[in-house]
Amino acid sequence: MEEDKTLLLEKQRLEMTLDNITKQLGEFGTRYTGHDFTEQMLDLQREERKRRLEIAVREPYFGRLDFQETAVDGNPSRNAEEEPKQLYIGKAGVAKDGAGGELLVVDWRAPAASLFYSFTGGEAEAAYQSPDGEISGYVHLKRNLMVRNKELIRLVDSYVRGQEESGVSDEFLLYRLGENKDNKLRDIVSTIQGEQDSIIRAERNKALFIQGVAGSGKTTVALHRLAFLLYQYEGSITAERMIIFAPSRMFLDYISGVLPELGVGDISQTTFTDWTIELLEHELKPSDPSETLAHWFEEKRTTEELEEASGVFKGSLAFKAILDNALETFKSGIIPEVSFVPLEGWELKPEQMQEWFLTDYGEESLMEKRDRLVSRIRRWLESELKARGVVDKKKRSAALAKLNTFVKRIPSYTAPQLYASLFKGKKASAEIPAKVAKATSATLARGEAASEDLAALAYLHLKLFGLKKAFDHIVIDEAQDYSPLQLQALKLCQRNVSMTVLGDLQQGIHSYAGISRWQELQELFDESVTGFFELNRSYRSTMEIIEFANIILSGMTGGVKPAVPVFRSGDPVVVEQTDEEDWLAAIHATLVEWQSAGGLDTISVIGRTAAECGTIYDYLIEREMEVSLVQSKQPTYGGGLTVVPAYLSKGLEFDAVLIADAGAEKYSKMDAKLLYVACTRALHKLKLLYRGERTPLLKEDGE
Ligand SMILES: Nc1ncnc2c1ncn2[C@@H]1O[C@H](COP(=O)(O)OP(=O)(O)OP(=O)(O)O)[C@@H](O)[C@H]1O
Repeated sequence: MEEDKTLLLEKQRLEMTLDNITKQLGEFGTRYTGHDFTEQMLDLQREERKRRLEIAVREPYFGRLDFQETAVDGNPSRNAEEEPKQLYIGKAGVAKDGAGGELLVVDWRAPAASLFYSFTGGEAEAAYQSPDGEISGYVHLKRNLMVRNKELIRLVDSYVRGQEESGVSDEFLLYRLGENKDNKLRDIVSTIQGEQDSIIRAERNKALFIQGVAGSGKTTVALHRLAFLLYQYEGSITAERMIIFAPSRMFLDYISGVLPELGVGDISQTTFTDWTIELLEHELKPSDPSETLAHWFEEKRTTEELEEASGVFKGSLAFKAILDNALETFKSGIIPEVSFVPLEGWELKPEQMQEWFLTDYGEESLMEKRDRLVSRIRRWLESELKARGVVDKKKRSAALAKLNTFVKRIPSYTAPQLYASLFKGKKASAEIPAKVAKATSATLARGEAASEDLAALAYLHLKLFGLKKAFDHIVIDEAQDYSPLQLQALKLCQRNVSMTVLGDLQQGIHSYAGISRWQELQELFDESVTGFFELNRSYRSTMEIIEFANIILSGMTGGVKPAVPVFRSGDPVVVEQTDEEDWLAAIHATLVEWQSAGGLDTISVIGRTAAECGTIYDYLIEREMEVSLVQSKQPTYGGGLTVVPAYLSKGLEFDAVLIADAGAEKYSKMDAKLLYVACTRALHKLKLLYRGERTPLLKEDGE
């Protein structure tokens, strides 16, 4: 009875809220198209409000928190005697009368809403930070409300003050995690967990490093953090000055739904490759990434090869020192050692040029200073010609010809030109191994930049030409694949440090280019501006899958803790041997079985190499299955049934995963991270087939 009444009251509250929002939406007139600036600004504000209402009308709120305020900054609150306030929390805040006043819905990013996420139950006072100081009080109710198509379809009280089991239960979270996934990552505003919330709301001027196990919500949390920063620092931080770096265009497509769902637009989302190539104004084109991937993943590589990879060297601080040296040599060689003598008896001394160069142009970049110096010399000549009354055309052109010759002695570089000079010719650096120098020169000569050269090129470009647009905030996803030099280049893009850098060392499959310890990146920043968070709970997969995947990494060192599952149980993981000749048929049979059982929207067959995936794909196509093959340059991810090489599956997730061949031939002990990545893509179902002997990674004792 009591339950029915609660439901009825909540339904009425929802109806009232929806009516009010619909009424407000109906009051918008046509847009202003005139030239009055104030009117234009007001029109933009109205549009923004309309956008928020349009988000709210779809699903006005997802939670309710009844909070009784007792104190502000330790002093008794004026409202202490009042009844608890009912805060309805949604994706977009809505005021009842449209402009200020009573809030119908509190924005999830508002200070008060933080309690909805951080409250862990219990009768004691709880508190949150607000612009007025710390607000403390009692939580009376925490309620999850699921609204779909304007109907209230589910209501779960996770905390009721005074009731027996007053710990906050995970029922609603489990319900959400049990849902299937499509081809896009989704927002998690209704179920953000406490440890995720503290990252989302962490202060702005920090380089935050987040080590999070597979499925711990790193990508999702980073996107929510951007939405939070825009809300919290409205006016001083803008979406146009935020940027997200992700590993591939396909991954960007996969995450592209989250920010619009959160009502955030205009944030650049790019890959480090695309960004650098644009920075270099397309002077070079990127090498085909599939060549690098094929080199490292299609054939077996040894540990020595990995350790000696030129990418590690080119991303190191030792390499940065070589670049800095080249920049210094360029800088100190800008002023010619001789005087400029345009005509007999006229002289512009190097000391004068040096003084102009060093003192006149403080903040400018090296190349700007160089160009200004050239202009200054030109102006000097013009004024000398005028002062000395030179009208004779011949004399004039002789002086100008001398100027042109002299200017050629003042070096000028683009980043690729300066970079190329390190590997070949008179200025080549002796510290670069001959093999690396030869290969790099050959790539650059083709007009290409290999992925391992991009960081250096970006760094040199920023040092030579400075920054055109500084970023208020930078997000770097899959940062374990970044080199110190890459991060150093991005650091040059900010006036004040504000970065969210996330990744998982256990998924560092590109160790020929990335890092093995977070300190390698952290030490680029002053300790006072760095923060480090760990996310150890995994939300993606069932307990069975996580426990299984943890075995794969059990032999690994590195100090990263194993993933802790949320208590969500599913089917056991299946490991099955198959004969060579039945292998493709076994893959096909599993897929047919899964598809006919239903309930799985996204299924992936994960292969070890692109070649293996091609074979599987052809076989499935011949059997008229609707399937797509994921390849390295693919711009989009379509969902459904896919065949994907393990190294391209990173970041994605599927309702069910079939590892095509987990044989010892395919995954040696060196491939633990790769197999771990592949297995942790699965949400609900995981099966591994293998031919011959099974990989040693799947045995607890590693034998
Ligand atoms: N608090 C949460 N509530 C509901 N779902 C969540 C929560 N946190 C994470 N998830 C879900 O878990 C899955 C994994 O999230 P995400 O891809 O952001 O994790 P990740 O740490 O970046 O993973 P990986 O490193 O394996 O790529 C997603 O489906 C996401 O929606």
